[in-house]
Amino acid sequence: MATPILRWCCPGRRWVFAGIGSVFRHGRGVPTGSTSSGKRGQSTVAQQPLITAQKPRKGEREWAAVVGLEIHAQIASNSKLFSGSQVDFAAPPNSLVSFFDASLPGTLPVLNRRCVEAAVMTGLALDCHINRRSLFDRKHYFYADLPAGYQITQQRLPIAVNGSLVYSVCVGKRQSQMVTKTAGVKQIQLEQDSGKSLHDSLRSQTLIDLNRAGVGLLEVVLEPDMSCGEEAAAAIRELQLILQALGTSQANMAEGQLRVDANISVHNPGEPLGVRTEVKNLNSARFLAKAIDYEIQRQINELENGGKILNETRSFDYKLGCTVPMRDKEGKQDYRFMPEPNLPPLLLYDSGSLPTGTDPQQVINIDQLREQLPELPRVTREKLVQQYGMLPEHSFALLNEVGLLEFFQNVIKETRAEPKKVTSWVLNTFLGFLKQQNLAVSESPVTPSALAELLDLLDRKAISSSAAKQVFQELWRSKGKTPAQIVAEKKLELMQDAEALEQLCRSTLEAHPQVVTDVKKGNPRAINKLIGLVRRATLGRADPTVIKEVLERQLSS
Ligand SMILES: Nc1ncnc2c1ncn2[C@@H]1O[C@H](COP(=O)(O)OP(=O)(O)OP(=O)(O)O)[C@@H](O)[C@H]1O
Ligand SMILES: [Mg+2]
Ligand SMILES: [Mg+2]
Repeated sequence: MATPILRWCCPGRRWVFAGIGSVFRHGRGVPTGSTSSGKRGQSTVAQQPLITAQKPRKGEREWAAVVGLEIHAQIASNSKLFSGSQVDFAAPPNSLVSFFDASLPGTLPVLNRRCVEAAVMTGLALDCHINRRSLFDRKHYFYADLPAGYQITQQRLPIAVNGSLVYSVCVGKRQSQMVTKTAGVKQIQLEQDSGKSLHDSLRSQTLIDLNRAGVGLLEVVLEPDMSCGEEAAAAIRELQLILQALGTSQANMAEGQLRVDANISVHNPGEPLGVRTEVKNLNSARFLAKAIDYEIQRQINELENGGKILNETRSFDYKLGCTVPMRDKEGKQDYRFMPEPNLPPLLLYDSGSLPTGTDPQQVINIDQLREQLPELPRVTREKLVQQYGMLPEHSFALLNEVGLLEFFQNVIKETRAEPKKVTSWVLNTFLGFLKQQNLAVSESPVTPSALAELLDLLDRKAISSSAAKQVFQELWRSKGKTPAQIVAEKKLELMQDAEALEQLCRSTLEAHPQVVTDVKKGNPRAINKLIGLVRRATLGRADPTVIKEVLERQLSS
């Protein structure tokens, strides 16, 4: 097979198109300005290409790619969706399985209130309409880790519909510009998770663990409003942050708490959307992006070579970086949906419509849940930008790492240093050290108070910035020492004796007449050489800006 060459585009790469689907041209990778129809996926920056479009050459075809996501998020709840079994992913296999989870005859589902509340809160956060009446259905398929032979889900009337997910992608030469985009949320439905099948290839056996069977899931279905892997990955990261802020799911992709199915199709702009394939169970944002980009190119190649796209389910081979067919969907998968007879319609209320005489504990009040909504990541980021004059990408970086924002805010509370300085130290030095050692913020040996004290020393000009870096390294290594102790031990405090510094500068000028001549001739590097010489003489304890001032004054007198 020929090596696929990317011939389509995405924001952040060279060619950007807003609207539904980026437009790609097969042949040379130069997009045109037209977009396919559709009101979703609107960029708040502009609904126009960011660079001037070129017309395709004669005989060349344009391609637009369309991506829609189905996201399964495990609900953070102590018990399962319809049984009292505990939810604990570290428990020994099959230790948390009730009779209902194993589907023994005579057992009945009892809906978990916490899961419903999580679905409503997620729906509200995503600007959805919450259905006051929703229904449960059985979706039948056969698999060994689904003991009932059906999954209880919400096919006909889900709990939330018609929302939107606002997310941002980086564009521009250095990915420094953020473009805000919106993906429609078609629906959010409550459903059960299946058990886990563990394939033991050595003994040709499949082992079944039912601990996960019946755990509550939120299926969030996004409209086909994205146009490449990068957009899909950004949308997923944003949803992850929202779920974590709400506390409705831990949404850790690596641990399978957030799993994504990507639906992908390509078409010629102006024509109806193409046949979609579905790449199942992607559990990292990076692989999601890779799988989508590969699949777009595969479909374009297939169509260009006169082939046809099958409405099939595919999986992503992480090692080879390509998608491979799993099973053909066309006409073969009949889920035989039917209403779940053992669950009544799920009714929700507003404060104004509570049924009289009912115990408020027995009903779910949407207005009450709305009041409990925490600040959403987008709002937090906007506040950071406004309050501290932070660059938008810095506000993203602070939220992308668990606990980093709290760390930053604690440093800000304790230091007199400027927020810009704090941002730079937290995002460059502190985060750099964490990443290098693969540590979480909670595992950091440097506390916010220690960093605040270090920044205060810098702010008071008690130490130079290079000394501050040394102190930080020592703080990281020594665990428990304070910055002041390290500065004293290592004799890093800046020279405060102005007369001594004057003297040192003067003797340096006398000892290096050639460099002085160079400075006078206008060689810009010569002054740096002099500064370096004085700094070395002070063992790095003098502030380079002060040295420069003194030297310049002495040179001009
Ligand atoms: N032409 C298309 N190209 C790409 N994505 C599409 C297209 N049409 C629909 N989609 C996306 O496919 C997904 C359909 O999800 P939905 O849950 O409604 O159905 P399903 O995939 O058939 O069901 P299941 O839950 O069994 O996987 C949505 O995310 C939607 O945005
Ligand atoms: Mg679905
Ligand atoms: Mg699907």
